Amino acid sequence: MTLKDAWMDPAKQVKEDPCTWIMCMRGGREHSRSSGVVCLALRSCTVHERPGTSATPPACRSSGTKTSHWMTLQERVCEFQARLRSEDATKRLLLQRLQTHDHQLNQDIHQNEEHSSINQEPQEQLRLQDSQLNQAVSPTGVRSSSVLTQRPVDFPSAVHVSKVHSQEQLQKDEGEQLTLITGLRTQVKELEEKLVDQTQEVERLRSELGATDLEKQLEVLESENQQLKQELRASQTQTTCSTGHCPHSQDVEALRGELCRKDEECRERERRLAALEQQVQERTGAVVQLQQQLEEAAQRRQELQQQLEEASCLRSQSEEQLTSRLRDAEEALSRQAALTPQVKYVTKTVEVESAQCKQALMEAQGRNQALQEQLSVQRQLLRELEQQLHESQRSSSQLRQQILVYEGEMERAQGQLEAEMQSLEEEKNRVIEEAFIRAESEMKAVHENLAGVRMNLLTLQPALRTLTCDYNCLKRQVQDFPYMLEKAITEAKQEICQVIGEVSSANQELLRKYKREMNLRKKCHNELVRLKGNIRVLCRVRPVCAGETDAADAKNIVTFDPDDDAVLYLSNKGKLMTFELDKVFPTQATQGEVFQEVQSLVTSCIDGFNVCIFAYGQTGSGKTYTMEGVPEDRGINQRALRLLFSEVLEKKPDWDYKITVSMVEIYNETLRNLLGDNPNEKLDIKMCPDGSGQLYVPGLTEFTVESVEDINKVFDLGHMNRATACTNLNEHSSRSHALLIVTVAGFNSSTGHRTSGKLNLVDLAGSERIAKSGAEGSRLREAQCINKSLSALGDVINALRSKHSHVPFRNSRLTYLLQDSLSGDSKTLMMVQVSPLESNVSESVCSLKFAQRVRSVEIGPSSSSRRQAETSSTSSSPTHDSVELDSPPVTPVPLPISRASSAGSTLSSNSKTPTTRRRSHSQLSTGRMKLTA
Ligand SMILES: Nc1ncnc2c1ncn2[C@@H]1O[C@H](COP(=O)(O)OP(=O)(O)OP(=O)(O)O)[C@@H](O)[C@H]1O
Repeated sequence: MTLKDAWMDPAKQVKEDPCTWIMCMRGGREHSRSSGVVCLALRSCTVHERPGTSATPPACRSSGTKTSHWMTLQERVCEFQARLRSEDATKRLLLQRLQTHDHQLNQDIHQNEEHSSINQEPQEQLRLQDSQLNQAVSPTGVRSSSVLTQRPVDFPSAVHVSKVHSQEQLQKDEGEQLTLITGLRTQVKELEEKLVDQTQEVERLRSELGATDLEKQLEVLESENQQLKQELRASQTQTTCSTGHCPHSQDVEALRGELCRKDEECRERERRLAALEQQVQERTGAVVQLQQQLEEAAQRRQELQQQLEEASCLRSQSEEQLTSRLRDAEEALSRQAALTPQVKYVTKTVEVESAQCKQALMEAQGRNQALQEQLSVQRQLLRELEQQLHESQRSSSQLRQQILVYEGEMERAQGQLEAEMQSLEEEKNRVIEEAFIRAESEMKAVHENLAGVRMNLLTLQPALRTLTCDYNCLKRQVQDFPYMLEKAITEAKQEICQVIGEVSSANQELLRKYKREMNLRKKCHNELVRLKGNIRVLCRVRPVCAGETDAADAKNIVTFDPDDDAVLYLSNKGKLMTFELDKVFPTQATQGEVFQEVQSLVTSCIDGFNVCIFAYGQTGSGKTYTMEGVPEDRGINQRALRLLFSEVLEKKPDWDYKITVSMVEIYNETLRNLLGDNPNEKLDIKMCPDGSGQLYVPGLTEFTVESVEDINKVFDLGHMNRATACTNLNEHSSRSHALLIVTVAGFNSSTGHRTSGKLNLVDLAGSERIAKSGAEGSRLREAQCINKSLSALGDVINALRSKHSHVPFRNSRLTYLLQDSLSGDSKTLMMVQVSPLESNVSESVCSLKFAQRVRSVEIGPSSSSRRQAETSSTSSSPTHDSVELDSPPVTPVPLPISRASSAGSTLSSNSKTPTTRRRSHSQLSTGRMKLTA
C-alpha cells in the first residue's frame, strides 16, 4: 500500500489491511494528522475490530485493548487539533482585521493631518472609526474598549469653543490617537507573539502526541507483530516446502489445527459475549424505561400531593372563616341577648345568617367530601403507583442481579478467553520459535550448502566455459550433421551397393566353385565307392557264446590273416578254405569298428544316393546283433541314423533335411507295415501313377525323426508290432526279413538344390539249409519263401553283374522292394555273418560263397546315364534306374552254385573280377549260383 492510497481512502485501506495502513501512515503522519484522516481511519479500524471478522489482522485482535485506548487518545487528539485549528483560523482572521484597521487608521490619520487645517469635524469620523474598531476588537476582549472609554465624552461640546481651544483639542486628540495607534500596534505585536507561542505550543503538543508512551508501545507492538507475521509466513512457507522432510511437521499441523479450533472457540465465545451484551443493553433499556415511568409517577404524585395540600389549605381556610364567623355570630348573639329587642332582630339575623352559614357549611362539607373522595382516589392511585414502583424496583433489582450475574459470566468467559488466548498465544509463540529455530538451522545449512555450491560454481565455471565451447562445437556439428549424415549415407549406400555387388559376384563365384567342388567330391566319392565296388561285401564272425563252449562241436574253425583283413580261413573237414572279401571283422571287432566301415555309405545317402545294407547269414550268426545291436551297444541302424542327424546338423545353415523312417517285414513273401496301426495289414508294392517309374508302397507308415529319442520310439513300436504278430519272436525274426527304410530329403535354400537318398537296412532271414533243419509244413514253406527271396536276390545281383538287359527284381518282394536301391548308382553293402562253430561250418561256407559271388558283381548305370547323373546337379537323382522296371515277375530259379574243388561249394563267376581286387584263392565257377544244400 502506498501513502497516496492511504491518503485517498483511508477507511477502505484500513479495512483491507489495517496494520499495513498504520505502518504506511506512520511515514506520512504529518499529513494525516492535519486532515483528521487518522481519526476516520481508526474509527473504521475500530468498526472492523469486532471479533470474528476475517479482515481484522491478528495483531489488532491480540492488542485490542491497547488499540482501543490508543484510538480514544487519537480521537481526543483529533478533537484537540480541530479546536486548535479553529482557534488558529479565528486568530488569523482577527489579525487580518486588525491589520486592515491599522491600515485604515493610518490612512485616516494621514487624512486628518491633511484636513486638520480646514476643520471638517473629524471627531465624528473618529467616533465612527472608533466604534468600528470597538466592534472589531470587542469579540476578542482586547483593551480597545478601555481605550475608547478614555476618549473625552464631551468632545462635541468643544465645537462651540474657540478656535484656539479647538486646535489645542485637536492636538490633544491627535496625541491620543497616536497613543491609541501605538497601543493597538503593541497589541498586534503581542497577539502575533502569542500566536507564535501558541503555534509552537501546538507543534510541541504535536511532537509530544506523536511520541506518547502508548503510541511508542503501539509502534513497538506493531513492529513486533509485523515481524512475527513475516516470520510466521516464512516458517509456514518453509514448513509447507519441507513438509516431507520436517520431522515435526505433524506436530506443527496438529498445533495448527488446535490453534484453529481454539480460534473457533474464541469466536464462539465472543459471539456469545456479544449476545449477552445485547441482552444487557435490552434490559438496561427496559430499566431506563421503568425508571422514566417511576419518575413520571413520582411527579404525578407530587402534583397530587400539591393539589391535596392546596385543598386542605382551602378547607382549613374556609373552616377558619366559618369558625370565626360563627364565633362572631355567637358573640353578637350573646350581646343581643343582653339587648332583647335587638336580640330578636339579631336572632332573626342570626337565623337567617345561620341558614346561610349552614348552607355554606353544607357546601363546604360537600366540597370537603368530594375533596376527600378525590384524596382517597389519589391515595389509591398513589398506592398503585407505589406498588408499581415497588414492582419495578424489584424487577430492576432482579435485572441488576441478572446483569451482575451476566457480568460475572462475562468476566469469567472473558477471563477464560483471555487465558485461552494467552495459552494460544504462548503456543503460537512456541511454535513460531521452534519454526524459527528450525528455519534458522535450515537456513544455516542452506547457507553452508550455498557456500559449497558457490565454491563448486567457481570451480565449475572453467569447466562450464569449456563445456560451452564444446557445446557450441557440437551444436555446429549437429547443425552440419544432417548434411554430413546424408552424405555419409549416400556414400555408405554406394559402398554397400558396391560391396553387395562384389559379394554377390564373389558369392556367385563361390557357389559355382562349391557346386563344382560338390560335384567333384561326389565324383570322387563315387569313384572311391566304384573303386571299392558298388557292391561291397564284408564279413563278420561272431564270437563263440558262453553256452556254446561246452558242446562237443563247439570248435572254432575260423581263423584270420593277421596281415590281411580281407581274408578269412575256414577249416572245413580238415581242409582250409580261404575266402577273400572286402573286409573281414574278427570276433573281437566292436560295433563301432563295424559301423566305421559302413558310415561312408550312410553319408552318401545324404548326397542323394540310394544305399542298401544287408545282413546275411544263417540263424544265430549275429545279423540282428550287427544291425540293431543291444541296448548297451547299438548296431548299424541306430548309429546310421545318429550319423545322419549329425551330418544333417553340420549342413544345417545351407541345407534343410527331412529324415523319415519306415519299417516293414517280409514274411512268407508278404509285406507288413511294422509302424502302422494294424501290424497284420498286408502291403503291396505299386508303380507311381505319375509315370516317373518310381515304386511306392501304399499305406506304408513313415515317421519323421529328428532325434535319438524318436529313433528309439520308432524301433520300440516296430518291435512291438512285430511281436504281436507272432507267437515266438526269435523264431519269427529268423524266418522273416526286417527292413528299416530311411529316406533323407534335402533342400538347399540358397541354390534350390534338392536331393533324395534312401538307406535300406535289411536284416535278412536265416539262410540255413532246409535239409539240415528238417523243416516241414509251415516251416518248410517259410524256408522255401526265404530261399526264394534269397535266390531272387542272387539272381538280381547276377543279372546286374552280367549287365543283362533284364534284371528280375520282381521275382521276390524283397528284390522288388529294394529295386531302386540295387540298381543304378546305388551302393550295396552285404554284411555276411558267420558262426565260428564247427557245427555251422556248412552254412558258413554257403554264406561265404554267396558273399564272394555277390562281391564280384558290378552295379552301375550306362556310361551315358552316369555322366548325366554326375553332371546334373538338381534332377538326376542317383536313384534313377536305368534298367527296366516293369518286367513281369518270374518264377524264382535257384542260383546255380558250383562247388569249389575239395574245399566245398564255392561261388563261381562268369565274369572276371576287377583287377583292383585280389582274386580269391578258391576257384570260382562260371555257372549260376545256387543256394542249396
Ligand atoms: N559280434 C557278436 N558279439 C557278441 N555276441 C554276438 C555277436 N554276434 C552275435 N552274438 C550273439 O549271438 C546270438 C545270436 O545272434 P543274433 O540273434 O543276432 O543272430 P541272428 O543271425 O540274428 O539270428 P536270427 O536269424 O535267428 O535272427 C545273440 O545272443 C547275440 O548276442
